[in-house]
Amino acid sequence: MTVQPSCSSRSPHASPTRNTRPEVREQRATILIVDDQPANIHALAKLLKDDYRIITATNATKTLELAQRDPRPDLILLDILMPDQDGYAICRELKADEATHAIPVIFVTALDQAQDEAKGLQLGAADYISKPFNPAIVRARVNNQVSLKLKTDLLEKIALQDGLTEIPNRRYFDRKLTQEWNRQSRHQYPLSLLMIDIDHFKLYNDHYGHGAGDECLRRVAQALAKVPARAADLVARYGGEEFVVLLPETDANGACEVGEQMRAAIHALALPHAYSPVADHITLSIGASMHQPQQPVTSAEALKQAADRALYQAKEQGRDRLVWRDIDAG
Ligand SMILES: Nc1nc2c(ncn2[C@@H]2O[C@H](COP(=O)(O)OP(=O)(O)OP(=O)(O)O)[C@@H](O)[C@H]2O)c(=O)[nH]1
Repeated sequence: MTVQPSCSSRSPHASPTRNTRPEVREQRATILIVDDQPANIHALAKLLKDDYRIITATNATKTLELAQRDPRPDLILLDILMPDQDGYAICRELKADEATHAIPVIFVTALDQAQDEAKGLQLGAADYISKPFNPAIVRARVNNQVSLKLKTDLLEKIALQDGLTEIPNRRYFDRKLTQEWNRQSRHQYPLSLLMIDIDHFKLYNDHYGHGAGDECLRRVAQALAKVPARAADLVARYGGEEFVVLLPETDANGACEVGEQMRAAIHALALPHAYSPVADHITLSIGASMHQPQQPVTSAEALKQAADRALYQAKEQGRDRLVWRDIDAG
Protein backbone atom coordinates (compact mmCIF):
# COMPACT_ATOMS: atom_id res chain seq x y z
CA MET A 1 0.00 0.00 0.00
CA THR A 2 1.28 3.43 -0.84
CA VAL A 3 -0.04 6.26 1.25
CA GLN A 4 0.88 9.89 1.41
CA PRO A 5 0.83 11.24 4.95
CA SER A 6 -0.02 14.91 5.20
CA CYS A 7 2.88 17.19 5.95
CA SER A 8 2.20 18.68 9.36
CA SER A 9 4.82 19.62 11.91
CA ARG A 10 7.16 17.24 13.71
CA SER A 11 7.14 16.44 17.42
CA PRO A 12 8.61 19.36 19.39
CA HIS A 13 12.25 18.48 20.03
CA ALA A 14 13.79 21.09 17.78
CA SER A 15 17.43 21.91 18.42
CA PRO A 16 19.45 24.77 16.96
CA THR A 17 22.31 22.43 16.07
CA ARG A 18 22.27 21.30 12.45
CA ASN A 19 22.86 17.82 11.08
CA THR A 20 24.87 15.22 12.97
CA ARG A 21 28.35 14.84 11.50
CA PRO A 22 31.53 13.05 12.35
CA GLU A 23 33.18 15.91 14.17
CA VAL A 24 36.60 16.91 15.38
CA ARG A 25 36.32 19.77 17.85
CA GLU A 26 38.35 22.89 17.23
CA GLN A 27 38.69 24.11 20.80
CA ARG A 28 41.11 22.94 23.52
CA ALA A 29 41.08 19.26 24.41
CA THR A 30 39.06 18.39 27.52
CA ILE A 31 40.45 16.37 30.43
CA LEU A 32 38.20 14.77 33.02
CA ILE A 33 39.96 14.39 36.39
CA VAL A 34 38.38 11.82 38.71
CA ASP A 35 39.38 11.58 42.37
CA ASP A 36 37.40 11.43 45.61
CA GLN A 37 39.90 13.85 47.22
CA PRO A 38 39.39 17.47 46.06
CA ALA A 39 43.02 18.26 46.99
CA ASN A 40 44.26 15.67 44.46
CA ILE A 41 41.96 17.06 41.77
CA HIS A 42 43.25 20.53 42.52
CA ALA A 43 46.90 19.46 42.17
CA LEU A 44 46.34 17.86 38.76
CA ALA A 45 44.08 20.67 37.54
CA LYS A 46 46.70 23.26 38.46
CA LEU A 47 49.25 21.35 36.44
CA LEU A 48 47.12 21.05 33.31
CA LYS A 49 44.68 23.97 33.27
CA ASP A 50 46.81 26.24 31.06
CA ASP A 51 46.76 23.74 28.20
CA TYR A 52 43.45 21.93 28.58
CA ARG A 53 39.84 22.45 29.48
CA ILE A 54 39.40 20.70 32.86
CA ILE A 55 36.24 19.02 34.16
CA THR A 56 36.10 17.01 37.38
CA ALA A 57 34.20 14.25 39.17
CA THR A 58 34.49 12.75 42.64
CA ASN A 59 32.41 9.60 42.13
CA ALA A 60 31.52 6.96 39.54
CA THR A 61 28.06 8.26 38.64
CA LYS A 62 29.31 11.73 37.81
CA THR A 63 32.28 10.28 35.89
CA LEU A 64 30.07 8.19 33.61
CA GLU A 65 27.65 11.07 33.12
CA LEU A 66 30.43 13.49 32.08
CA ALA A 67 32.08 10.87 29.87
CA GLN A 68 28.84 10.40 27.90
CA ARG A 69 27.93 14.06 27.59
CA ASP A 70 29.05 16.12 24.57
CA PRO A 71 31.62 17.49 24.24
CA ARG A 72 33.09 14.27 25.60
CA PRO A 73 36.45 14.35 27.34
CA ASP A 74 39.53 13.57 25.27
CA LEU A 75 41.26 11.96 28.23
CA ILE A 76 40.26 10.72 31.70
CA LEU A 77 42.69 10.80 34.63
CA LEU A 78 41.26 8.20 36.98
CA ASP A 79 42.01 7.49 40.63
CA ILE A 80 41.66 3.84 41.67
CA LEU A 81 40.89 3.95 45.39
CA MET A 82 37.47 5.56 45.75
CA PRO A 83 34.69 4.82 48.24
CA ASP A 84 31.64 3.99 46.09
CA GLN A 85 33.09 2.22 43.03
CA ASP A 86 36.81 1.84 42.41
CA GLY A 87 38.65 3.13 39.35
CA TYR A 88 39.03 -0.35 37.87
CA ALA A 89 35.23 -0.82 37.84
CA ILE A 90 34.73 2.64 36.30
CA CYS A 91 37.32 1.88 33.62
CA ARG A 92 35.57 -1.42 32.86
CA GLU A 93 32.26 0.42 32.38
CA LEU A 94 33.83 3.10 30.20
CA LYS A 95 35.44 0.49 27.95
CA ALA A 96 32.21 -1.52 27.67
CA ASP A 97 30.14 1.46 26.49
CA GLU A 98 30.26 2.24 22.77
CA ALA A 99 29.91 5.96 23.52
CA THR A 100 32.95 6.11 25.82
CA HIS A 101 35.24 3.21 24.94
CA ALA A 102 37.48 5.34 22.71
CA ILE A 103 38.30 7.86 25.46
CA PRO A 104 41.81 7.10 26.74
CA VAL A 105 42.13 6.53 30.48
CA ILE A 106 45.27 7.12 32.56
CA PHE A 107 45.19 5.76 36.07
CA VAL A 108 46.75 8.16 38.58
CA THR A 109 47.00 6.26 41.83
CA ALA A 110 48.82 5.59 45.10
CA LEU A 111 48.80 1.87 44.22
CA ASP A 112 52.32 1.27 43.00
CA GLN A 113 52.66 -2.49 42.75
CA ALA A 114 53.39 -4.03 39.37
CA GLN A 115 50.23 -6.16 39.53
CA ASP A 116 48.08 -3.04 40.12
CA GLU A 117 49.56 -1.44 37.03
CA ALA A 118 49.18 -4.64 35.00
CA LYS A 119 45.51 -4.90 36.01
CA GLY A 120 44.85 -1.30 34.95
CA LEU A 121 46.51 -1.78 31.57
CA GLN A 122 44.70 -5.08 31.01
CA LEU A 123 41.39 -3.25 31.54
CA GLY A 124 42.24 -1.05 28.60
CA ALA A 125 43.88 1.95 30.29
CA ALA A 126 46.30 3.81 28.04
CA ASP A 127 48.82 4.55 30.79
CA TYR A 128 49.43 4.33 34.53
CA ILE A 129 50.98 6.98 36.80
CA SER A 130 51.92 6.27 40.43
CA LYS A 131 51.62 8.92 43.14
CA PRO A 132 53.53 10.86 44.24
CA PHE A 133 53.99 11.94 40.65
CA ASN A 134 56.55 14.04 38.85
CA PRO A 135 54.74 17.05 37.28
CA ALA A 136 56.86 17.08 34.10
CA ILE A 137 56.21 13.38 33.50
CA VAL A 138 52.48 13.77 34.07
CA ARG A 139 52.35 16.65 31.58
CA ALA A 140 54.33 14.67 28.98
CA ARG A 141 52.22 11.52 29.35
CA VAL A 142 48.97 13.49 29.21
CA ASN A 143 50.20 15.35 26.15
CA ASN A 144 51.14 12.07 24.40
CA GLN A 145 47.73 10.55 24.99
CA VAL A 146 45.80 13.67 23.97
CA SER A 147 47.84 14.00 20.74
CA LEU A 148 47.14 10.39 19.89
CA LYS A 149 43.43 10.82 20.62
CA LEU A 150 43.16 13.92 18.38
CA LYS A 151 44.95 12.12 15.54
CA THR A 152 42.60 9.16 15.92
CA ASP A 153 39.59 11.52 15.85
CA LEU A 154 40.88 13.10 12.66
CA LEU A 155 41.39 9.72 10.96
CA GLU A 156 37.92 8.68 12.07
CA LYS A 157 36.46 11.88 10.64
CA ILE A 158 38.19 11.26 7.30
CA ALA A 159 36.98 7.65 7.29
CA LEU A 160 33.37 8.68 7.93
CA GLN A 161 33.07 11.68 5.61
CA ASP A 162 32.38 11.63 1.89
CA GLY A 163 35.39 13.15 0.15
CA LEU A 164 33.45 14.84 -2.68
CA THR A 165 30.50 16.38 -0.86
CA GLU A 166 31.99 16.72 2.66
CA ILE A 167 28.88 15.30 4.28
CA PRO A 168 28.85 12.00 6.22
CA ASN A 169 29.31 8.87 4.12
CA ARG A 170 27.48 5.57 3.95
CA ARG A 171 29.70 3.94 6.59
CA TYR A 172 28.78 6.68 9.08
CA PHE A 173 25.13 6.40 8.14
CA ASP A 174 25.10 2.61 8.65
CA ARG A 175 26.69 3.05 12.07
CA LYS A 176 24.15 5.71 13.08
CA LEU A 177 21.25 3.68 11.73
CA THR A 178 22.24 0.74 13.96
CA GLN A 179 22.63 3.06 16.99
CA GLU A 180 19.31 4.80 16.38
CA TRP A 181 17.52 1.54 15.69
CA ASN A 182 18.69 0.19 19.07
CA ARG A 183 17.83 3.46 20.80
CA GLN A 184 14.31 3.67 19.37
CA SER A 185 13.69 0.04 20.41
CA ARG A 186 14.62 0.97 23.99
CA HIS A 187 12.89 4.35 24.16
CA GLN A 188 9.89 3.70 21.93
CA TYR A 189 9.86 6.53 19.46
CA PRO A 190 9.31 6.63 15.68
CA LEU A 191 12.32 6.50 13.37
CA SER A 192 11.99 7.75 9.80
CA LEU A 193 14.19 7.32 6.76
CA LEU A 194 14.34 9.12 3.41
CA MET A 195 16.15 7.73 0.35
CA ILE A 196 16.86 10.47 -2.17
CA ASP A 197 18.01 10.21 -5.77
CA ILE A 198 18.81 12.94 -8.29
CA ASP A 199 16.62 12.52 -11.38
CA HIS A 200 18.29 11.69 -14.68
CA PHE A 201 21.75 12.35 -13.36
CA LYS A 202 23.34 10.17 -16.04
CA LEU A 203 21.98 12.57 -18.66
CA TYR A 204 23.42 15.47 -16.63
CA ASN A 205 26.87 13.85 -16.59
CA ASP A 206 26.68 12.88 -20.22
CA HIS A 207 25.85 16.41 -21.37
CA TYR A 208 27.61 18.70 -18.90
CA GLY A 209 30.61 16.49 -18.12
CA HIS A 210 31.77 14.64 -15.03
CA GLY A 211 33.32 17.75 -13.42
CA ALA A 212 30.02 19.61 -13.61
CA GLY A 213 28.34 16.45 -12.26
CA ASP A 214 30.65 16.50 -9.25
CA GLU A 215 29.91 20.17 -8.61
CA CYS A 216 26.19 19.45 -8.87
CA LEU A 217 26.50 16.65 -6.29
CA ARG A 218 28.38 18.99 -3.95
CA ARG A 219 25.74 21.70 -4.21
CA VAL A 220 22.84 19.30 -3.78
CA ALA A 221 24.52 17.68 -0.73
CA GLN A 222 25.18 21.01 0.95
CA ALA A 223 21.62 22.20 0.31
CA LEU A 224 20.14 18.95 1.68
CA ALA A 225 22.35 19.04 4.77
CA LYS A 226 20.98 22.48 5.67
CA VAL A 227 17.35 21.35 5.84
CA PRO A 228 16.96 19.19 8.96
CA ALA A 229 16.72 21.22 12.17
CA ARG A 230 17.59 18.77 14.93
CA ALA A 231 20.98 17.68 16.23
CA ALA A 232 20.17 13.97 15.81
CA ASP A 233 19.03 14.28 12.16
CA LEU A 234 21.54 12.92 9.68
CA VAL A 235 22.00 13.59 5.96
CA ALA A 236 24.57 11.31 4.30
CA ARG A 237 25.73 10.44 0.80
CA TYR A 238 24.65 6.87 0.27
CA GLY A 239 26.63 6.43 -2.94
CA GLY A 240 26.68 7.86 -6.48
CA GLU A 241 23.81 10.35 -6.84
CA GLU A 242 21.89 8.87 -3.92
CA PHE A 243 21.49 10.45 -0.48
CA VAL A 244 19.89 9.19 2.70
CA VAL A 245 18.32 11.01 5.64
CA LEU A 246 17.81 9.53 9.10
CA LEU A 247 15.21 11.25 11.28
CA PRO A 248 14.97 9.95 14.87
CA GLU A 249 11.84 10.79 16.90
CA THR A 250 10.09 11.78 13.70
CA ASP A 251 6.77 10.39 12.52
CA ALA A 252 5.44 9.98 8.98
CA ASN A 253 4.11 13.53 8.75
CA GLY A 254 7.37 14.99 10.01
CA ALA A 255 9.41 12.87 7.61
CA CYS A 256 7.27 13.97 4.64
CA GLU A 257 7.63 17.57 5.70
CA VAL A 258 11.43 17.30 5.80
CA GLY A 259 11.40 15.48 2.44
CA GLU A 260 9.24 18.15 0.81
CA GLN A 261 11.47 20.88 2.25
CA MET A 262 14.42 19.12 0.64
CA ARG A 263 12.69 18.94 -2.73
CA ALA A 264 11.84 22.62 -2.41
CA ALA A 265 15.44 23.48 -1.47
CA ILE A 266 16.73 21.76 -4.62
CA HIS A 267 14.07 23.44 -6.79
CA ALA A 268 15.20 26.75 -5.29
CA LEU A 269 18.83 26.00 -6.21
CA ALA A 270 17.60 25.94 -9.84
CA LEU A 271 20.63 24.05 -11.18
CA PRO A 272 19.96 23.93 -14.94
CA HIS A 273 19.39 20.44 -16.43
CA ALA A 274 18.33 21.13 -20.00
CA TYR A 275 18.37 17.40 -20.85
CA SER A 276 16.03 16.21 -18.11
CA PRO A 277 12.61 15.06 -19.36
CA VAL A 278 11.17 16.08 -15.95
CA ALA A 279 12.06 19.76 -15.60
CA ASP A 280 14.57 22.30 -16.90
CA HIS A 281 16.52 22.06 -13.64
CA ILE A 282 17.77 19.39 -11.21
CA THR A 283 14.98 17.56 -9.36
CA LEU A 284 14.81 14.84 -6.72
CA SER A 285 12.84 11.65 -6.24
CA ILE A 286 12.38 10.66 -2.60
CA GLY A 287 11.25 7.43 -0.96
CA ALA A 288 10.15 7.70 2.68
CA SER A 289 9.30 5.20 5.38
CA MET A 290 9.08 4.97 9.17
CA HIS A 291 9.22 2.46 11.97
CA GLN A 292 6.96 3.27 14.89
CA PRO A 293 7.00 1.73 18.37
CA GLN A 294 3.58 0.04 18.03
CA GLN A 295 4.75 -1.95 15.02
CA PRO A 296 6.17 -5.42 15.57
CA VAL A 297 9.94 -5.01 15.66
CA THR A 298 11.26 -5.72 12.20
CA SER A 299 14.77 -4.56 11.39
CA ALA A 300 16.73 -1.54 10.28
CA GLU A 301 17.26 -3.38 7.01
CA ALA A 302 13.47 -3.60 6.52
CA LEU A 303 13.20 0.16 7.07
CA LYS A 304 15.86 0.78 4.42
CA GLN A 305 14.16 -1.59 2.00
CA ALA A 306 10.78 0.13 2.46
CA ALA A 307 12.30 3.55 1.75
CA ASP A 308 14.14 2.10 -1.23
CA ARG A 309 10.95 0.60 -2.66
CA ALA A 310 9.19 3.92 -2.14
CA LEU A 311 12.00 5.61 -4.08
CA TYR A 312 11.56 3.11 -6.89
CA GLN A 313 7.84 3.94 -6.97
CA ALA A 314 8.61 7.67 -7.05
CA LYS A 315 10.78 7.03 -10.13
CA GLU A 316 8.07 4.91 -11.74
CA GLN A 317 5.37 7.49 -11.09
CA GLY A 318 7.28 10.14 -13.03
CA ARG A 319 10.11 11.35 -10.71
CA ASP A 320 10.29 14.82 -9.04
CA ARG A 321 8.14 13.63 -6.12
CA LEU A 322 8.08 12.02 -2.70
CA VAL A 323 6.40 8.66 -2.17
CA TRP A 324 5.63 7.23 1.24
CA ARG A 325 5.60 3.49 1.93
CA ASP A 326 4.83 1.58 5.13
CA ILE A 327 7.69 -0.47 6.51
CA ASP A 328 5.71 -3.73 6.51
CA ALA A 329 4.16 -3.24 3.07
CA GLY A 330 6.21 -6.24 1.85
N1 LIG B 1 29.87 13.25 -11.65
C1 LIG B 1 29.61 12.19 -10.89
N2 LIG B 1 28.71 11.30 -11.34
C2 LIG B 1 28.45 10.24 -10.58
C3 LIG B 1 29.08 10.04 -9.34
N3 LIG B 1 28.59 8.88 -8.81
C4 LIG B 1 27.68 8.41 -9.69
N4 LIG B 1 27.59 9.22 -10.76
C5 LIG B 1 26.76 9.07 -11.96
O1 LIG B 1 25.39 9.08 -11.64
C6 LIG B 1 24.69 8.48 -12.75
C7 LIG B 1 23.57 7.65 -12.21
O2 LIG B 1 22.85 7.17 -13.29
P1 LIG B 1 21.58 6.24 -13.15
O3 LIG B 1 21.76 5.30 -11.99
O4 LIG B 1 21.30 5.65 -14.50
O5 LIG B 1 20.42 7.18 -12.69
P2 LIG B 1 19.81 8.49 -13.35
O6 LIG B 1 20.43 8.84 -14.66
O7 LIG B 1 19.85 9.55 -12.30
O8 LIG B 1 18.33 8.05 -13.63
P3 LIG B 1 17.14 7.97 -12.60
O9 LIG B 1 17.75 7.72 -11.23
O10 LIG B 1 16.32 6.81 -13.08
O11 LIG B 1 16.41 9.26 -12.67
C8 LIG B 1 25.73 7.66 -13.54
O12 LIG B 1 25.97 8.31 -14.76
C9 LIG B 1 26.96 7.73 -12.64
O13 LIG B 1 28.16 7.72 -13.41
C10 LIG B 1 30.06 10.99 -8.92
O14 LIG B 1 30.67 10.90 -7.84
N5 LIG B 1 30.28 12.05 -9.72
